[in-house]
Amino acid sequence: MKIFSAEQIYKADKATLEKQDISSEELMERAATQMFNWMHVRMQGAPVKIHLFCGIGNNGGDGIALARHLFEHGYDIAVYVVKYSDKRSNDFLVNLERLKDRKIWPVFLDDKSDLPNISQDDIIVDAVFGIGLNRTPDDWVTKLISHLNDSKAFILAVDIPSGLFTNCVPENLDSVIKANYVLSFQVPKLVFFLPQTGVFVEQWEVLDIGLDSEFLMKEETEYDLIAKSEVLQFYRPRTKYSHKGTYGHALIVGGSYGKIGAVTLSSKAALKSGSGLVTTYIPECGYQILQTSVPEIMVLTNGKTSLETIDFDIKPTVVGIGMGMGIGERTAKALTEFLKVNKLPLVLDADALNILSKNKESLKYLPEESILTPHPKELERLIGKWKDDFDKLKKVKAFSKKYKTIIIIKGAHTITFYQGKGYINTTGNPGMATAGSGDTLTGVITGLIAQGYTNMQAAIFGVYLHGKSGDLALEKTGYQSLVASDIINGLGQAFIDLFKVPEQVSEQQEEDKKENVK
Ligand SMILES: NC(=O)C1=CN([C@@H]2O[C@H](COP(=O)(O)OP(=O)(O)OC[C@H]3O[C@@H](n4cnc5c(N)ncnc54)[C@H](OP(=O)(O)O)[C@@H]3O)[C@@H](O)[C@H]2O)[C@@H](O)CC1
Ligand SMILES: Nc1ncnc2c1ncn2[C@@H]1O[C@H](COP(=O)(O)OP(=O)(O)O)[C@@H](O)[C@H]1O
Ligand SMILES: [K+]
Repeated sequence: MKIFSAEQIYKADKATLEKQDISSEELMERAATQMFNWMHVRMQGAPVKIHLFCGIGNNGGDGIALARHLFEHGYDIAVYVVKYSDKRSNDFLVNLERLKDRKIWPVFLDDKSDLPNISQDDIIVDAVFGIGLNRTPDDWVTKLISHLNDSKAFILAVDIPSGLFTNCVPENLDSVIKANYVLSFQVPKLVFFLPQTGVFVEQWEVLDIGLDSEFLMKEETEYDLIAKSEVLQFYRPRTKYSHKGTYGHALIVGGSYGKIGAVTLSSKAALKSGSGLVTTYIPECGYQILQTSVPEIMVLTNGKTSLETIDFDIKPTVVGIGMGMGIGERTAKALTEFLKVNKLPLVLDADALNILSKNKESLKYLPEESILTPHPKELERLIGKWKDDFDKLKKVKAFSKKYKTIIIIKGAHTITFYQGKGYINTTGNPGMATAGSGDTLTGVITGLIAQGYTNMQAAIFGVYLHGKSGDLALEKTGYQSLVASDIINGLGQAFIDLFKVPEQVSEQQEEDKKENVK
């Protein structure tokens, strides 16, 4: 699914009005009707007080139109107009008149008004600001927003939580609505998926308001959201007369005394994601551990307790390198010397990244489309400190362009970056914030490249599968007991799940499942 910028959404809006020959007020009515249906199906006329806080732009107009539908179906509503500006959008005014025609008189709030009473059992509809927010709200609006957040009432945000910008992180986080649920028109917004702003969106769902499909299809976006339908197209079926040689040979390099587990996890993950053969290149101290714990894997050794050189006679398809490797002088030198001569596709993780961060000149030896999989701290070592999430994305984009690498920014909603475009993952859960889960990801991606997936496909698909496997494992383990080995063991189910009944876009169901686990 594409993630459009605010400018693109306004363009889509315009294209829709022209192509479908409808007025903007009709489009607003579609949006309001969709929201009403969404609420009505769930509330079934329940006598809960619904407070609708509406701005004076089109987001406010959506809220006012929704209020009319709720009133007509007998809901107990209170409507407030938040007068943060003297301007009024036309469609807001049209809908305000319609509301007044029905003898509903909103409470007009300004900097002198008292804060309204809200009980924690009420529902708040947040239609104060939408994607048109372009400056920090006034102090009194911030106070109102904090008051709504403090009320503990369920907050349903229209399009985007008020106070969130679409292209930067707000300076004052008190000015942002903490939405329990966001009904986002047609497309999700990038800020739903970034750590600093995503926390304001507990759950979200897209409402189809019939924006021009041709425009949506043709328009290129800087970010895509990756779910099952996006990765299914990459899937490479196995053929009847294939043999293990058909599925490549993954070489996993790393490990040091006390950190043989890291390479063990990566190697096993490479195997379990379908690599025909897997060899692990480790110091001698890991030999028995590897051979005993994963008999399917071949082992090469070098150095006693850490790697001293990296050279081998075998001809692997791809190399995954760095897990538990250490950053000792000899090992660092071994990595640099290896990079100078290496021509194989690379997946670099952990200490390989830490060594490169200290020897940035060695980055030039990376083959094009090498995959780097840093966690936040490793990323900071590579690209330097960032001011906020948007600054981070800018820096990653520049880095990935400069070195022609694929960078996977790991975390909740892992983002894979290449050639200026970001692919945002939708699978995974906080249970995966556990030792070794990153090592597992490196193994999965390396295993996919071994089988013939392109580096980009392997990165995007690998991140998806890894997260999906974590989600499936979660159902049996709960958050706290999920460990990296559970992710490896769940990989089979993650592949099988690809061909289960199509996802009925179930962010909601997925969230419910995770809720049940809590
Ligand atoms: N295609 C779609 O998806 C559809 C979208 N629709 C809806 O439209 C919404 C966008 O509406 P919108 O453009 O009118 O902007 P909105 O967010 O209501 O802000 C209003 C104005 O406030 C101003 N302003 C900004 N910041 C401010 C501040 N801090 N303090 C004070 N004032 C401030 C600024 O005006 P300015 O003063 O800068 O001229 C701004 O224009 C969208 O989120 C969705 O709900 C649907 O109706 C149907 C189809
Ligand atoms: N809150 C979270 N939600 C989803 N995925 C997560 C979350 N926290 C961590 N992960 C995933 O777990 C992995 C952690 O990687 P990393 O920190 O490198 O672990 P390690 O170094 O222990 O192997 C990444 O793939 C990351 O995306
Ligand atoms: K809003």
